Amino acid sequence: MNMLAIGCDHGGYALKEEVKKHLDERGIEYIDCGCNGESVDYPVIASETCAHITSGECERGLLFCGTGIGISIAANKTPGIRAACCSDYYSAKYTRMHNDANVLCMGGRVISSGLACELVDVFLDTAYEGGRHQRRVDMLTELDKKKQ
Ligand SMILES: O=C(CO)[C@H](O)[C@H](O)COP(=O)(O)O
Repeated sequence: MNMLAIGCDHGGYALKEEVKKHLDERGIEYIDCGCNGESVDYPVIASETCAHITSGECERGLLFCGTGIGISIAANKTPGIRAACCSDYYSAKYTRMHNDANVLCMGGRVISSGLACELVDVFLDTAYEGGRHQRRVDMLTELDKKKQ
């Protein structure tokens, strides 16, 4: 895994810190785009974190807010970002295999740190399947272009 971009609002801060320890143990490098526990607005953090991915500096991203939902909605406003809010193992695996998701979003007020680390592992370690899914991912890219 190449560099990750990670970010959170105050609702996801504690979970992000737990996941950072797990990434450190796995030797995975990341750029932490904040916050540091202070109250912030998740669209700002999502946009700043996703910019590191669309620039090519980072391969994928992890985002955290209270539910994981607001920050995933915000992340998906950036063209080229396919962000998935997940709270179960199957979704975190299949959003890589079928959607080629490049950002995993999780809720610090929803899931435990143990489950979050399991989701991170399967998200980072699962390859995109391509094949029939590429046609659909290409359609997502076209939708991005229409918005620009
Ligand atoms: O989950 C979130 C967005 O989806 C936010 O973390 C949540 O809305 C923040 O709420 P508050 O300002 O009351 O802590």
